[in-house]
This record gives sequence, C-alpha cells and structure tokens, in this order.
Amino acid sequence: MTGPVKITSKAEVEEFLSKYDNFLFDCDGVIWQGDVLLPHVKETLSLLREKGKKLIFVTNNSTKSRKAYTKKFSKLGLDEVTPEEIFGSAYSAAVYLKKVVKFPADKKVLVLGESGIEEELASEGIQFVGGTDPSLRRDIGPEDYDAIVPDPSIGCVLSGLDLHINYLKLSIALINLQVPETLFLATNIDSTYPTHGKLFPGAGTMCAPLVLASKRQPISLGKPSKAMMDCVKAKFEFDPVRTCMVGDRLDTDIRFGQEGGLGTLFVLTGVNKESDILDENADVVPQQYMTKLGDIFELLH
Ligand SMILES: O=C(O)[C@H](O)[C@H](O)COP(=O)(O)O
Ligand SMILES: [Mg+2]
Repeated sequence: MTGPVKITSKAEVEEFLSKYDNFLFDCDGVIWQGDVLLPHVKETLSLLREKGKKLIFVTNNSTKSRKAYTKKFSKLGLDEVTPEEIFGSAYSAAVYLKKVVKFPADKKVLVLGESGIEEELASEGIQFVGGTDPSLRRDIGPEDYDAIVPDPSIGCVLSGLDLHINYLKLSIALINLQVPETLFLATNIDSTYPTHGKLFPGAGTMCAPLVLASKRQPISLGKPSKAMMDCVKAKFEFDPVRTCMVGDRLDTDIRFGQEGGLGTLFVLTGVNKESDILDENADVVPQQYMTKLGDIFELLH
C-alpha cells in the first residue's frame, strides 16, 4: 500500500484541488485552536470559494450550536460562513432523536453538556433537562442520595463535551441509565480536545464513567459515525468521489471520510502527528496530508 502523499508544491496543490468540488472541514485543530484562527485559513477558504468549491464545516464539538458557531466564525473574520454550511454533532444528535428515534414529545433528554446541545434540541422541539442548569453546578450533598431517583419523564441521557461535569450530574445520569428503556446517546466520544496547542479531556471522557458504571455503551452521533455521514450526505447531496474530508484526527475525521467514500486530507495542526500516519502499523492512513490547511494558499502564492 502506497503511503500518504505530502503536499509541498504548487503543482501538487493544483492537482489536489482539481480532484474535488466539495470540502468537508473539521474545525478544532484545522480551522482554529480554541479561539485562535490558524494561519492563512481565511485566505484559503476565500480562494476555494473563488474556485467555486462547496465548503461544509463538520465538527464534533457539541458545546456550540450552528448559530453560535456562525458567530465564532464571524468573530474570527470568516463572515461568509453561514449556518447552512455548518453541521455539528449537537445538531446530528438532535436530528437523530427527531427523525430516527421520533423521540416522544412528552419525554425529556437529560443533557450532560453545554448550550450547543440545548439549542439544537430546542430547534427540533425536543424537551431537555440538566445541561447548563446552574442548580446542578454544585457538590453532591447528603440529601441528594435519597432525592436522586429514576425520573419517568426522562427518555434519554445525551452526553457531550461538558466543561462543568461533576459527580452530581454523573449520579443523576447513572440512576436514569439504570432504567433499560432510557436511551444512552453521545454527541461524540473523542478521547481528547485539542485547544491552546494542548490536548485536554474530550467528550468521550464525559461518558466513560457512565459506560463503566452502567455497563452500557452510548450510540455516538458524531464523526466517524455512519449516522452523521448519512445526515450530512442527505443534507448536502454531494458526489463522495468529488468530495474531500479535511481533518486533524485520524480516528474521527479521516476514518469518517474513508468510511463515507470521500477523499481525505490530514493536517498536522491538531491531535495526530506525522509519525502517526507514517507508522507501518497505522490503521488509519489519509490519502494526502500537509502541515496546515493554510499551505493551500501559501503554496499557490
Ligand atoms: O472532545 C471533543 O468534543 C472534541 O475534541 C472536539 O470537539 C473536536 O472537535 P472537531 O475537531 O471535530 O471540530
Ligand atoms: Mg479536530
């Protein structure tokens, strides 16, 4: 098997761009690190738009809704990005509950996560509890052990990246997961979260305690899940062969692209390193890679 091609020249960039009409971009570690835009991303996205390419932003980060991400893009100077071009794992989970599960209107979702999940559930008319509820941002107290019981109005526990996770929230979630009929979903199960040039605990570390304690596995609706790819393909209707998935993480982004029949471009500005793909035992190897997304602009100028 030939190894991944490193794109380092103008000719290679031109050849690469000629193969694709559509680009699916991961966000954390590709477009930005935290609230810092990565070098020449703005110029590269403008260049691709000028060439008539379709741009879609597919993130596993469920802390923001599509609307909130549009504001983040704008704040970073990417005003041309619209909510229609954004597909996050929070939205993926909300669509799954609405369209696939047909979640009952009289039931609620117990959220372990941030406002992004709440906003997307609300946009699909799905009731929820937990999440950013300030009354849960406290230590568990002696009275809680008696008070926490299964809530029959809760039909699903949905976990995502929760920057305010604590024992109380985990306890309420576990007690409800001990009811077999309660659905167990995750927006994504990434083990780490790349930000500020470092790797912090990812969404997967939020549901891992529940997996251990409940002996149940969540259905994950983020990359590399087929559920998310089916949703993205249904919404954007692109030819997979003429479409490239651009990502910084092999076991989510690149696997997502490969399993969806897309082309794959790996960049070295996030979770995985060059050595991870050059390793002869690597199980996920992208077709092509480059140091950073901004190299597309830099190598053409
Ligand atoms: O833990 C997480 O949720 C992920 O690390 C993070 O969200 C990844 O986001 P993405 O790279 O898919 O934009
Ligand atoms: Mg990423």
